[in-house]
Amino acid sequence: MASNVSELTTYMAYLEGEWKKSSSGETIAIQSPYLRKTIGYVQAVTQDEVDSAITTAHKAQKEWAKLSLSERGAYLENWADELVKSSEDIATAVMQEVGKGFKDAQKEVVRTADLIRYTVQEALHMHGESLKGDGFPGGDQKKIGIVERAPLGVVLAIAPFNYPVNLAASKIAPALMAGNAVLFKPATQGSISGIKMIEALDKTGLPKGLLSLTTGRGSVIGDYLVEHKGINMISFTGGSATGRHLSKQTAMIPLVLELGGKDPALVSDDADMDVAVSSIMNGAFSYSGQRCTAIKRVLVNEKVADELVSRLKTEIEKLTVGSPENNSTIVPLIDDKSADFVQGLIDDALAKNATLITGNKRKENLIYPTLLDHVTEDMDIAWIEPFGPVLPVIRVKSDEEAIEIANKSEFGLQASIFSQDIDRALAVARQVEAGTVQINGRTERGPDHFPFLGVKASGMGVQGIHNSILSMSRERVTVLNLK
Ligand SMILES: NC(=O)C1=CN([C@@H]2O[C@H](COP(=O)(O)OP(=O)(O)OC[C@H]3O[C@@H](n4cnc5c(N)ncnc54)[C@H](OP(=O)(O)O)[C@@H]3O)[C@@H](O)[C@H]2O)C=CC1
Ligand SMILES: O=C(O)[C@H](O)COP(=O)(O)O
Repeated sequence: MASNVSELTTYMAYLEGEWKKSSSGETIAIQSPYLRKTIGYVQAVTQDEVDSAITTAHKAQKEWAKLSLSERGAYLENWADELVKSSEDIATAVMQEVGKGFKDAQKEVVRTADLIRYTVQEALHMHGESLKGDGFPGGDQKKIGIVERAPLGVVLAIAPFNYPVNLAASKIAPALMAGNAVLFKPATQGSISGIKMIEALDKTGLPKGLLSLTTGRGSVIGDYLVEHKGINMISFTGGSATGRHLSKQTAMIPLVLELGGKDPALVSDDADMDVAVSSIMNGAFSYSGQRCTAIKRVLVNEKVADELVSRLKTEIEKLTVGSPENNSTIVPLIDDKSADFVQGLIDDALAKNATLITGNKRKENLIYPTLLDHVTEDMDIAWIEPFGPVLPVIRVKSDEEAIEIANKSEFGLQASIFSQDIDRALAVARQVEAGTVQINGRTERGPDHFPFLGVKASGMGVQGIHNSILSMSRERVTVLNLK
């Protein structure tokens, strides 16, 4: 299989350990968001192919689970090495396919190799426990409970477009280390990157059939995958609407959902402005705001609002705008529909009298970084996740008001609090409804061994390396009843 996305390639699906054309005879054209042309084709896999991949995965899983942890780990260590060896090629695919700056795409690949290696080490060092029967009233010393972790079977890993390598591997690696087989459904826009990542895994000689990669539009094969009786656990990262849909489709299947966010930055009147400005800039605008953990609203105390807005304006106007090939911070959004959506939010805010500080300029799907001040609660941008480079500023009178508006959101992924008074910051942090609160730093998922979770519409269950291994395995309890 050719591996240079600059040649127009039809990529194969990875089914039961073989690179195959789908029997559907159909392919999906992948458009580059900034080259604005087709860069390759991927297979539209059929339901029969899904059935067959899942049947084979169950057989392969039984053998895989018999391997020792270090034997499983050796495959994954090799995978990490292969990813690093191919990092330039994979990063080029990520750049061309999802429009991420080349350097950031390379960082994503290297971060993924680190994540895989850490996952191996974590799995090697996770221990079960033994329980004494006489620890409970009336219990007997001769009863000993042994608690081990057992795999679940076949894990369905569904990834979004924005971190097509890292957010896929953060599901695949723990699933494999826990002794499971995997069915991997990449985001359609992200499939070429996903395929290249699996090419690297295939090079390790992974047992055939243990992992299959089923490309195809979520709207076409998504429900079939999710409702399949052969799937034993689903790990999904993507939008809240899709996640909500999935949670309705599944029943009695363990499900981890990492969904959208509307992460607020709460800037108090005693904030270190240098820290607040640099964290908000980086948090809100890197990769054009196409991060679930991007800062998506600022709730600033009115005493320092003028200074913050003026400093943000200065920094925004310095941002590089253009092509991911030049490592611009602001790059074209994933597609025209997304850019129309972001523009709609800007237009709505301006129609309702938000103050445009800078931005509101557009070339096709390239939206220039936009700062809106005096945003009020009747504006859609106050509540809706744009997934683009637009930052609304809401002025507040007190910490209490900031907390109240922060918590009115349906989302609860992360939040940032900026204050030089650690007692005050901690008091606010404990009242904000979010999976993680960052004090004096930007909202972000990494480092990848930290627990990562969203509350409310931002998710269900916990990721992060340790927690992903836990969610992809179950307790197996064996009780010894000695004579
Ligand atoms: N909390 C977190 O950890 C993260 C959350 N996100 C969120 O993801 C969103 C952006 O990613 P995006 O890719 O657009 O999200 P989507 O929800 O559109 O897609 C995510 C994945 O779900 C698939 N899918 C679509 N419909 C179905 C279905 N019915 N059944 C099963 N799978 C389906 C998609 O396939 P296809 O591409 O073929 O449609 C894709 O693989 C943002 O809201 C962002 O906040 C992103 C990263 C991290
Ligand atoms: O979309 C996402 O955004 C990622 O999970 C964010 O990862 P990061 O915060 O580490 O960039």
